[in-house]
Amino acid sequence: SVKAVMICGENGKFSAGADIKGFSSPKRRGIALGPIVSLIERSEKPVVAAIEGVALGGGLEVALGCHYRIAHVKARMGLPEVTIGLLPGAEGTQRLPRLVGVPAALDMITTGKVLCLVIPPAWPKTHEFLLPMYLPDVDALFCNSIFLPPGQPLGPRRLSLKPVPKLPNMEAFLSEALVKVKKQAHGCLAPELCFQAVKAATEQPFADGVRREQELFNVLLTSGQAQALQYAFFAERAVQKWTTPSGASWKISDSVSLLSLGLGTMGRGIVTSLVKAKIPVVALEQDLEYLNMGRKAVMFLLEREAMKMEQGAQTLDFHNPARLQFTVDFDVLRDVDLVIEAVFENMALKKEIFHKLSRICKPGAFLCTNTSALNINEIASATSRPQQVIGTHFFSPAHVMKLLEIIYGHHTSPTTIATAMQLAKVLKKVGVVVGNCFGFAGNRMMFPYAQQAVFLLEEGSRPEAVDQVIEDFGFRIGPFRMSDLAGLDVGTPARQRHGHRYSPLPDLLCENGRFGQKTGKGWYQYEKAGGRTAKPDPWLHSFLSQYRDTHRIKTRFIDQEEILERCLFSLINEGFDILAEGIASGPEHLDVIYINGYGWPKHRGGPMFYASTVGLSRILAKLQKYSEAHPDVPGLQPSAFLKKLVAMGNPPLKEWMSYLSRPNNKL
Ligand SMILES: CCC/C=C/C(=O)SCCNC(=O)CCNC(=O)[C@H](O)C(C)(C)COP(=O)([O-])OP(=O)([O-])OC[C@H]1O[C@@H](n2cnc3c(N)ncnc32)[C@H](O)[C@@H]1OP(=O)([O-])[O-]
Repeated sequence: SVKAVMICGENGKFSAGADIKGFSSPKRRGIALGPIVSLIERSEKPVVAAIEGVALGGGLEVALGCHYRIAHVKARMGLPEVTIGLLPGAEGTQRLPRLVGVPAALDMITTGKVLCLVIPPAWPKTHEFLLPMYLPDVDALFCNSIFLPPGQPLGPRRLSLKPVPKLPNMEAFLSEALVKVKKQAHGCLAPELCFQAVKAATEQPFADGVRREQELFNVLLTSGQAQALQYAFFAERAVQKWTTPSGASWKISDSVSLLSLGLGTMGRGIVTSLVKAKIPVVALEQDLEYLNMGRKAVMFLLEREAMKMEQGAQTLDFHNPARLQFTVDFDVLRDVDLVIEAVFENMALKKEIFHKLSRICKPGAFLCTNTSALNINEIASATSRPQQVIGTHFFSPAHVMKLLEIIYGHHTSPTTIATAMQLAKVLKKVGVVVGNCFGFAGNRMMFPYAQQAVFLLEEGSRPEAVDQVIEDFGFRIGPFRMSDLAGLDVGTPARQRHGHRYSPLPDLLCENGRFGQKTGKGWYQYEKAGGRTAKPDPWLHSFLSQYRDTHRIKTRFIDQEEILERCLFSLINEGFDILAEGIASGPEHLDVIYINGYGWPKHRGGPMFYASTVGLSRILAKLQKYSEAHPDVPGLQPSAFLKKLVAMGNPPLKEWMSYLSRPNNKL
């Protein structure tokens, strides 16, 4: 007597898809969702998916098996399996192209993007609650009446029976799409295998396509990359669950006003990200000329951001002085709730500013400093409220990069830390709390890596060889291309001497006017000053040979394995010291920092996860070998904590912290 079946979710959500934890649990591998979706589709009674909130992954695949889909106007849909190293393995790669066509399906499946409904303006706004599902770029096939016409045959409603819509130039389209997918994958397997599965839908009948989808799914499931990406998914959520023992928190709401001090590169990006997050902001500069320059740059960035958004300009409302104000008047400091200082990296200047802030700001105001290495305690000592001082290390460009490293000082209160974490959340960034030390967690690990890269040049390698190895590993950009991009004159403290091996190479390049892209020459040559295309430079090669001759350094061939290991293992080694000192609360924290702030390839799970996959004993053995060859390089001497873990039998990553004998941080 049942006329139709409706599948819906609960609590305003349809489904977030399969339980991601299940993929790594051997017990659950036997469950296959695809046949269940097929069963739904074969039903003789009409089945309707009623979608509210999210319909993701396996959830959306269930909806694709239904005969009708209706959705709430605010529903969000996507197949994000690719982001966790998989493909939509419940027949989604075969059904979606049949529904929305190959270009839209490929885009959704290979990027994992989550789409909001786009309601065609012509649609009557009679029923704001449930509307037929309609996605951008999708033809009218999606727009079915929400009323099921009685006696309508279900055959045409079964997606598996429909042909994949033809394209006049399918072959050319697919080869172009493959090039694009490969270019964006940076060594990650899943996007290409997602592509192959959709391609199968264009070439084979449904059942064969499903078999191909399964084969490809199994390759991914056992690839190791899926495990790394799923680890990263949970690590990102775990590090943001920072709570104080007292449960302290301070919510950033619309009524709170923020002030950004300093409108250099970082300040401009910070103001832009605050405006994007719809937080009222005052931008303060010390000098009218700098203020005007900064204002122009911020407006330019905001215009560009607005263009990327639908109805962006109105939504951001950045011409409204109640939302964004520029001033040189320090008196505005009296009313703000939180200040983010972003002046030059100069301790004396920062202390002077913090002294001033402490005098003028209201007693409850929080004072954040944007610094990449300076001592938070020393900055806080210039104020009468060190408990409200905290480091907020933004990454450049600050309105784009997702990481916010949050550094507590000796006196920073839990409420101040909770506030900075809340700020990260509001800015849609990933906040990671770390302790105070030179370079904090991220840059401190970067120093030995950058140092090894230069030492490798001294010993016989070339910038292009080192960059190639690192980029093949999955980094978007190798250390020398990165150095040219940032500018060689932007201080990397790795060059400081402490009685240990030091390479003057970067300084010598600066003395030769080679500051990187901005001067058209650095570790590479560029087409012009400000050019972006790096070309190997014969000048640099002969300069390196002369340098080696002068210092009587014997040149040798350095293979890819040594390049990779010396750069990455020294970075990882520093990570173990950071954990042992309680600067970071766990290996996941370092991994999340590296994935979101330093371009570490996510499909390798972050440096500490990668170390666990390589095996700690192997890392230790290699570090021992390299430190014997280079006894004057402290970064290669194995960390005591790493040695301890190896001695304890190489425990799994989640147990590492339990091997530290003292509490790992003051929180
Ligand atoms: C053959 C099979 C084919 C099917 C394949 C698939 O479906 S693959 C799957 C394809 N689906 C996806 O890839 C979707 C992945 N999920 C998301 O994109 C987002 O979580 C969200 C948009 C659903 C909610 O965002 P939000 O900012 O509102 O909240 P939030 O992100 O903080 O999460 C809240 C809590 O839920 C947890 N959790 C969430 N989803 C899953 C899951 N699938 N599994 C397990 N757990 C999950 C999350 O860990 C957190 O737990 P905690 O830390 O509280 O213990």
